[in-house]
Amino acid sequence: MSKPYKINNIEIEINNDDDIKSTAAAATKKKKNATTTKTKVSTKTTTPLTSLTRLAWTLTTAFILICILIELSALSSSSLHLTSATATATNDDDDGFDENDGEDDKISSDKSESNIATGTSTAPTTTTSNNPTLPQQPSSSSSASSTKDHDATALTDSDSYKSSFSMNEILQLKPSDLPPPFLFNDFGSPTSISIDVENENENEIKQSKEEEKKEETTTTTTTTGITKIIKILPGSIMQQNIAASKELFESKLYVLPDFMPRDTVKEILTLLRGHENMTIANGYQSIALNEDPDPVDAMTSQRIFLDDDSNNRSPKQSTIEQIQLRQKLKLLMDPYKDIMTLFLRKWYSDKCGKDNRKCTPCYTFLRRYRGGERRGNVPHHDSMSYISVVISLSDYDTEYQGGLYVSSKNSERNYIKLNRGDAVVHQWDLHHGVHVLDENIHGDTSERWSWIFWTRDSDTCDDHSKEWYKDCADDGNPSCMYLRATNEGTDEGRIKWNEKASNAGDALASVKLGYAYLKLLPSDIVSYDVKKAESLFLKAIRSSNEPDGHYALASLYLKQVTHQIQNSISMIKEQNNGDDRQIKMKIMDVLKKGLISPKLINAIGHLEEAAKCGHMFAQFNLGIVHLYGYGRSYRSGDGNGNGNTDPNMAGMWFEASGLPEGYIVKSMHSNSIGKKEEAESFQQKAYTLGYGSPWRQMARERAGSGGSSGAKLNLQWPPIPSGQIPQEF
Ligand SMILES: O=C(O)CCC(=O)C(=O)O
Ligand SMILES: [Fe+2]
Repeated sequence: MSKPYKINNIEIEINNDDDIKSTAAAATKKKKNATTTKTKVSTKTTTPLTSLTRLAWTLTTAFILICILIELSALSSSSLHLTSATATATNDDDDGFDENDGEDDKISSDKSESNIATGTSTAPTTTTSNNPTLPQQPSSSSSASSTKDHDATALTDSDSYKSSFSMNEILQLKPSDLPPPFLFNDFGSPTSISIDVENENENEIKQSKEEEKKEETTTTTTTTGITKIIKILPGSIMQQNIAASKELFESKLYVLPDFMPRDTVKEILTLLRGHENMTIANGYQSIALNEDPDPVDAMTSQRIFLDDDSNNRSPKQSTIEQIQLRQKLKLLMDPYKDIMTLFLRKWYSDKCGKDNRKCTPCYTFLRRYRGGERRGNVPHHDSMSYISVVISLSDYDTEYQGGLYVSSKNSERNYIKLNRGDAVVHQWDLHHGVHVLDENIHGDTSERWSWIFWTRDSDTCDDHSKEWYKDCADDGNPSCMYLRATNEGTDEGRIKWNEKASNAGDALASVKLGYAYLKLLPSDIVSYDVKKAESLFLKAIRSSNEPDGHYALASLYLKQVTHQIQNSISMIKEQNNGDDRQIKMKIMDVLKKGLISPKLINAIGHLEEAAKCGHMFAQFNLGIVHLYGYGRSYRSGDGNGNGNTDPNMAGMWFEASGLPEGYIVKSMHSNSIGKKEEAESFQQKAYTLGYGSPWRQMARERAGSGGSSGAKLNLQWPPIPSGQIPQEF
């Protein structure tokens, strides 16, 4: 229920009791600080009627009332270092089966590796925007040759990989400007292989054979058993590299069209959501998905493991109904898991077809993506899965748009058009991620289900991953070097391999090293060095337009602007000894200039570049930019600084971020403009994704932006002329 709430004489409306508590706590804390203040610059708290809506929105979201510039000298440079040190201490990723996935403590138990190594291993960039690809997407992305060309051109094209910005270049970008998904279409000639299905599977396969006959016969019976013909569309994509590199590495992927019959998919979907038809199911799901935080992005994981109960971390999973439901699913799905296993062992026979090192699915699970809820999976390597399989249970266009993409680097995405029953098979070296657009082609909420296998090159699921990256790292493959760093047991080893990867052109390795130099990732062997960090972030941008590089640079510049402002204020106070009026005027002047200082403008430019690539933290912070008026010349307007903000644009970016924090602020916006129903819906989305849960904030600190675990959502924005600073989430 909506309740009015008063903080520091400002009445705001908040929908949720928890919010009230946390807001009140924040206000009390800030108030405490304020009482110790010697010099105060008062903030207007009166509300001119003409801009009531805007102010309500601003205040509801900006309710941090550092209305008063407090004891600014206390916020000295040492506090900046302290922040870094604290961040370092909390940056403690899990390491897991997936490079970006830390749920499996059994598999990788060494949490002490969670510094620069696991930070690195935790996977490149973040997903999520309405339309996430870059404007400069290559025209024919994914073939080895076309991507090669693209890289070479882009590296010499300073306009497309920008590293500095002027005032007239920023603030125009809207989520709707981001281009639609670019489809991967560079497949080689189709081929097929036949699989002799073992007798033990015969009955189940026979059953599926009957279903397939209705569509297209891909199964034939022989005297010895059943032969299944598997159609294969081979594809490949360049790996991240430096243009100057002599040797170029590529990753392969194979699409198996119609691997699973549509009728079987229908039955599975009916079990999963009550009806195979998405519109009729209307978002309902009959299976309880895991509600634990996904270690990659610290949002509710929304998946369900089919094989091993210990991986299902939602208490609801233990109900009899849920267990029975999973058994029914397994009955339908296991035959296809078996066929896939036979296929993998034959197709990759040279790699994992022999002895006790046969390809074995060790984890299989379902993921659900839905517009307005979990929409994706940040770009990553499945660094702990020798071969991965994704089987789509949803149709492209009619049920979802976007979905699984492959990429050479985090700033580009090539989506694979997958329909119900289509499978994709790839090895750990393929860089990929998922982003489902909010709407399908009919303009309804998108929904995509996928069935994923993570396999190992071991009959008994032993972890041999250390072997996978070793030789190719020695051979100079940047992705292998980057992944190898995650397997190193010492700080020296991790730094060494990240440095090698960075030098060989792996942009994320550069960003990780940059964070290490800022002491935002723990490392004993690199010392605090801002210049070095900045040059590493720039290197990542120049080589790959790395979104996490842009974000890291924005974050560094904002810290520097804030620090500069704090220093100026300290000086003003010293030089105007006790003359409150003078002090107030001069401080106001400093804050106005701060809004448009070149570094701040640059920071916004970098946030926009990162946002174009789907960087969720950057998109959220663009919401902050438009809500508080950063990057715009201060116009006194109604006396409150209103008039140089754009709350609607802010709302769009908060929503586009797809973050629970973005949804909660969007909900406040909707509330403030009287759209109660919309407000409730966004609030619900925020909670579904983990907002207000006991784990979200801490898990987010560990996960960072997904791409980089040194990244923080709360950037150090300087105070605006009214004295406010954005609320921290
Ligand atoms: O859902 C998908 O299509 C892929 C998910 C994925 O990449 C993963 O879970 O590692
Ligand atoms: Fe993956």
